[in-house]
Amino acid sequence: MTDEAIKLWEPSEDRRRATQIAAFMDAVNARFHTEISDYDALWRWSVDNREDFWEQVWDFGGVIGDKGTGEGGARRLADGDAMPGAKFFPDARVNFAENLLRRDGDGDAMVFWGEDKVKRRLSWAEVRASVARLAAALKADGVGPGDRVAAYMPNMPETVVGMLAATSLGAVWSSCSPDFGIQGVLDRFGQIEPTVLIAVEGYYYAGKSLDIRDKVTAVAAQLPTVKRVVVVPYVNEAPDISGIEKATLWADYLGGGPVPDLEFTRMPFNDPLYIMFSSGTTGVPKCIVHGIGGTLLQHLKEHKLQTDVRPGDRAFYFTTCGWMMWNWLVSGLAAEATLLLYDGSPFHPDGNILFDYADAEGMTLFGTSAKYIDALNKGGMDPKSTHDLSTVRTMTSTGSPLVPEGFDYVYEHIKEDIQLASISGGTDIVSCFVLGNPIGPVWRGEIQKRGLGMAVEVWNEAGQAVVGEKGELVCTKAFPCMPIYFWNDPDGAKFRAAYFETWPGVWCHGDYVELTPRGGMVIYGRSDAVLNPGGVRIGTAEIYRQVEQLPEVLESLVIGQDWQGDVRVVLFVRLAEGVTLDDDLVAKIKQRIRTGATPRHVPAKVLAVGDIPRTKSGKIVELAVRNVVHGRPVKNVEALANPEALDEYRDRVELAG
Ligand SMILES: CC(=O)CC(=O)O
Repeated sequence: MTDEAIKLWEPSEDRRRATQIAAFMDAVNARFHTEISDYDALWRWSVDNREDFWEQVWDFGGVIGDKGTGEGGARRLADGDAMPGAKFFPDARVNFAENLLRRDGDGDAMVFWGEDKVKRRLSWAEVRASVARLAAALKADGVGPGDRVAAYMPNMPETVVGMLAATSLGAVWSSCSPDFGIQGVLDRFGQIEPTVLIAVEGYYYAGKSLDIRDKVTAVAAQLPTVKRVVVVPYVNEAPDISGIEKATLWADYLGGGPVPDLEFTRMPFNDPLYIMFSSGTTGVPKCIVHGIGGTLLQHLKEHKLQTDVRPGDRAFYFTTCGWMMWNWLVSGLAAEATLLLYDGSPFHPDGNILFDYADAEGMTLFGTSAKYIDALNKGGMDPKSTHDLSTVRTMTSTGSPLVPEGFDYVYEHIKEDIQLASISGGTDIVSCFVLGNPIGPVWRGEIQKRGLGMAVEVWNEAGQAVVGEKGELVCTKAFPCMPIYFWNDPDGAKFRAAYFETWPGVWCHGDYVELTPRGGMVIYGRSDAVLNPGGVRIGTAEIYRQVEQLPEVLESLVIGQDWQGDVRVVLFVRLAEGVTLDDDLVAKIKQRIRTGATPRHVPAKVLAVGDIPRTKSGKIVELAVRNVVHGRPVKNVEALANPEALDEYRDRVELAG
């Protein structure tokens, strides 16, 4: 970091004392006779004493289950030095849904807003009853431990109920959002062979209703393992589903009469829970399988200790169920929080809806993306003056690095007294490597801390740990939420190739980052997108950070183009309405980059585009653009939200000379 460290926020002493991480620290000190009094000491203890730490998370998180009784007590970690290969709690048995459904009664378990069209709430008792009914129906259809239940669903209560019902039986859950095309769904679910498919008939986006019955029909017809398609009416109360093979409406499937007993099949801790998919722009998506106990422990830790989600809190994340933040959010039930679900455009109808939701429902955690914060900033929104937001204690941001100016915006225009936690990890670990610390300061432009129990370091090319220098984000010790394996990868070759090829026995995440002297992290972009002009490594976010501060530029994407035996930096910009890319603007962009970064960062070419291609979870796809520019094929365009945007990058005359 070239900037001087600026402290933007710090919790008051009262707030610090009231956090769950403070209570956890007290519990550790009492049990292990330690004298830990700050985050860094707790982190050090957690990575040096992984067995004690993760067992303490189990106990503090009130995990319902059986730790198992190996020789000499419950085994907490077997083959702890093997990565991959280590197994946490190898004899334990747990049920995921049992841990999420620990509450009952009239209080809200979930609130749902489908843009401005639908508002609903479900109590804990209602959710338990629906889960019991659906689980009984799934069981009657033969669904049992290890079987896959797949969902082609919006982020709505029935999706959560579906996951809870499936996992109550020990089945494995996988989901895609309804904006996926037929091929995108088949590329994913075709590999994992689900027994039951749950789907909506339509959904809302940006004020429009979209009918997806044709897509569901085509998907169902091409998934031969699917015995039943359960259709959830969303846009229409009673949709005609006669065209969909093996289809039953949700209410008919759940049935009436007395609610069956809710039963939970306890499964081995390291059995599969979720199958997630890599974004897949480099081939058919990889099917990343996450374990039951590892996901549960990690999410309990991240919610309770790193995000301070408390019983009775009201937790929100802007996500679809095609992104891992959906799985992360839903685990908030285990922390006894109410889930505030939202589906649709975050800007419909007037840009305020998420803040309206926060005020109407007493939101305590406002989870969003850096892109959303940037868009609010560019749009001149000032929620601080239009909304109360007094209940919101924490805001989290992910998806791409949050730039320092994004931090400023949150404190100046959203709320002053808020823990702003930029967080990062991803689908590979269904959680975070680096994230929030509720008892410490927020420094401008920095992710607060490395996650507890995560032996994260930054390594230079020689494999040495460095601080204050850019390098690769690695994790040097096994952790419970590593994937248990990849689907259809019997010898583990794909799994090892994905994370352990650079340094055997060390997880290399593929993020180009810097650990600061304060123990914070700055992310400069994906390692495989690093630009290398003249052999100098430049993270793409270093350029975005500069250029996207200009009011003329809404968004940008940068790549390295192979050129005359070297690499030249090519910057694509999406401009604000009415702005054209003339020589003056190009000069202004270059000047901003030169002064804000270095002359080496200045692009050789700056080109205007109408759109920036992105995945369905909103990540810009630098590698796909790099392939298009070099005339190479782009694999699996189905993973993109706007594949047509790639056309503009093909055969650009400006890049031929
Ligand atoms: C936590 C994350 O890292 C989420 C993401 O960006 O995919």
